[in-house]
Amino acid sequence: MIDAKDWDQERKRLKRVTDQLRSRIGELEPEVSGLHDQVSELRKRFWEEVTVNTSTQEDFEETFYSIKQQDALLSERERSHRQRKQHWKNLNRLLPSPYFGRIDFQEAGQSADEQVYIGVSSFADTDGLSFLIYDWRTPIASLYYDHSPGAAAYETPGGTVEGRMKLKRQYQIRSGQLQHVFDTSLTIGDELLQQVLGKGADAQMKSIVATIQKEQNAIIRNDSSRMLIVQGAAGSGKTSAALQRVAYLLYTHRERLRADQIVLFSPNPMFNSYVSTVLPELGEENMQQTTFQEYLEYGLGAAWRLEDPFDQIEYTLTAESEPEYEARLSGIRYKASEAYRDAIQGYAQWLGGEGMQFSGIRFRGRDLIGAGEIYSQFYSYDASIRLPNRIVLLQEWLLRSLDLLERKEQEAAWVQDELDYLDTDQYAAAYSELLGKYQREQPVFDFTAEYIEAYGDFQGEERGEENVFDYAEQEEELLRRMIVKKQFKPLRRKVKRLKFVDVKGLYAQLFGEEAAYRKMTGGAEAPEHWPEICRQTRNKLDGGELFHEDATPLLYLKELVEGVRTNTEVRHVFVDEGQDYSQFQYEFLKRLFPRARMTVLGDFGQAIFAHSTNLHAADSPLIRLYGEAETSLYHLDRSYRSTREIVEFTKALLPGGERILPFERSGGMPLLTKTGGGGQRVARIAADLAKLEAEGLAAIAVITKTAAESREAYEELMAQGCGELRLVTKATLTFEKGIVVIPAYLAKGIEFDAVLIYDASAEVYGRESERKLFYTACTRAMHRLLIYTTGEWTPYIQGIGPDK
Ligand SMILES: Nc1ncnc2c1ncn2[C@@H]1O[C@H](COP(=O)(O)OP(=O)(O)OP(=O)(O)O)[C@@H](O)[C@H]1O
Repeated sequence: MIDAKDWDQERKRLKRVTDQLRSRIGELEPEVSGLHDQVSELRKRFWEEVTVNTSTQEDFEETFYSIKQQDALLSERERSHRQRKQHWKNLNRLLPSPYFGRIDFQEAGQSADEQVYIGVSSFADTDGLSFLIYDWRTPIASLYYDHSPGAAAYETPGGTVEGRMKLKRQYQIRSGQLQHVFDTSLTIGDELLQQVLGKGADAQMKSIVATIQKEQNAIIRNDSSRMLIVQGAAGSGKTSAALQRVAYLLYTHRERLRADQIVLFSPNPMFNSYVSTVLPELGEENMQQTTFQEYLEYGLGAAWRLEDPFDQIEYTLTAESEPEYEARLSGIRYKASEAYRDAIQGYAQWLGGEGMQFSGIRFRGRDLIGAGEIYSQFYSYDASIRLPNRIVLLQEWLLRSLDLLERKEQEAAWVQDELDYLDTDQYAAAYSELLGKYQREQPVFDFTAEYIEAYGDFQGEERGEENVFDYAEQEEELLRRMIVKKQFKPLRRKVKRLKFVDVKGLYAQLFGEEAAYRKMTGGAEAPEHWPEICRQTRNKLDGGELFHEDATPLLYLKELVEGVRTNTEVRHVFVDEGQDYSQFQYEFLKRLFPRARMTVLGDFGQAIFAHSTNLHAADSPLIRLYGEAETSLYHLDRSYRSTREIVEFTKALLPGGERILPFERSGGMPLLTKTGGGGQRVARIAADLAKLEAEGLAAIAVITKTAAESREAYEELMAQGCGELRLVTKATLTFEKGIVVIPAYLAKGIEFDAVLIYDASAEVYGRESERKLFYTACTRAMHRLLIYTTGEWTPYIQGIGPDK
């Protein structure tokens, strides 16, 4: 704490700043609302102000420019309105707690110190020259995060600024009142951090700008790497760093970067809602959020039923006793591997010479253009032309062939039949449709002049009069064309959408004899259980379904053949829980967003999928993605989420002695409870839930291994009289406080005041492969961790905790 004189000065300064903020808000208020009225008024009068006259070329031009002028005026007013409104909002956001930090910095060569107060947004004095508050993202504010008092330096676009930091101070200000002031000589005040971390969980993540740690700041402000990888322990602030990084980027590149040019890939849809308030809290718009599954669904289209990653993990966790289990697991691992990626690339090369699969163009139950004919045409093109380019040539050829066939088809008997069945109304409708078409697309008909004349005669006359039927022949031809054209339209659409490429057949072809596989892929070795893998994969494909592990490789193959889709708008891609993505998926993201930088955050200790990627090992495929020179790798070892006791306990769950440091915050020891059978465990859990709630803990999770176990836990706890439970499933979209029952894999990335592990018996968590899932579950706890069993404890905790 500081002395009374300093306190008084700080209090007075706070009052001065708050008064200025208030008065600026007051000044802006009428302007902000006035501007809004002006803009809406202008919008309303938009067409009144422009004279629309298109009779002559001159009039037309005048109208055009008058519209343009009005439009520019409106845009300018709107832009200015947006900016002022944003400024006004920022000031309002500052008002309850204008700043959280201060540094006094004396730049080398200068005699005076500068007092730099830091808050969530900048605020300048009325003269506009001196800053009363600096935005936390300004270059000078990085001093606050990176240095203790003493020699210090910060980077600016113009170079490094060196000097001495004389003072570093932290504030807690609530509702405009100074509550605490701490001077600190260490990294950012443990006191403040202690207070922040000691609080209960929220239904939504909070911003951490007041207490960003030095190593987090480095991640947030890294502006040079193409690929930034963060391997961080559970609770070390990876997601937090990612979100503040988005805010930093949006601020630093505000002239060029929009929020919708940043995409965050999240582990599940509920996570989206969990993190959605951080950026608005910082005065920024949210970036785009999606899941990889959404991308796959978009890329593969509605033709497939895709298994999602959660069903896949449920299978790996529950189907151990099924006979095909080992083969499926081997398939999951193989299909996510670089070896398989290479095999698919080899396969695409082989397809350059033979083996393409096409679907014939079928019409009224017959092959209009057979698959064989398409195949021959495809391989008639020069073999040096890339596959996607040959597909384009083929597409053009097919469209031309359809033109010819369409003309021929007009003479077919079925067309005559359709004509005979057209009744009077249909004739009339067809007529006006034809006319409408003519007016829209002049080149469609080649004898339109006569047709228009015919139509002119037709108007006002009764059908059947002589002059109309002078054109009967032409009319019939037009109608024939129209009938056939209508029927050919879907064929054309299919060709345009490359539906003649039999992607399913192409993928299925891989899953046959081992020798054939080797030949087609240029020598790839088939994995263990290959025949069974083939059987399973083909079975699924036959039913129009795809295993989750097949979706990415299939899309990869499809794009090798048909050409790659890219999004050149996006500048930054963030991948949270990055260990859960396979090499394939990273390849995709790289190709899909060729102009984007990538930030991948993850924890190999929480790698719960069979296809997980190690983010940081020397041979990590992720480092190879853009190459070492363009990649920065960061480690976050300190865990902020959980108490020291919980961190010590969970750390011991991981083999290999990971380096995980607890933040010094104490709480109770994890509580391990062994009960007798016959419902005693559930009764005990119900009683503990009631106690925890009575203690005031607001976010509590009963974490299970699988969805089935969650349902069981939910029902049993309800039967015990726990009224306010919420069962979370993969379909749950929002995260809410209260007591939830949730499978471990859906609790990823989220935290709770208290976590109760529903069943930690050796029976449930017996396999080595599930150790990380158990670790993930336990590390969701901030303040309390309670673990239950009726039988023998899971081997992961034997020897760690007391057996109660
Ligand atoms: N510098 C910080 N100041 C205050 N709180 C922090 C800081 N860093 C992290 N935290 C808090 O620690 C908790 C964990 O952070 P976060 O969820 O970002 O970690 P994570 O590494 O993504 O965790 P996990 O991998 O387990 O999902 C959050 O409550 C976050 O607010």
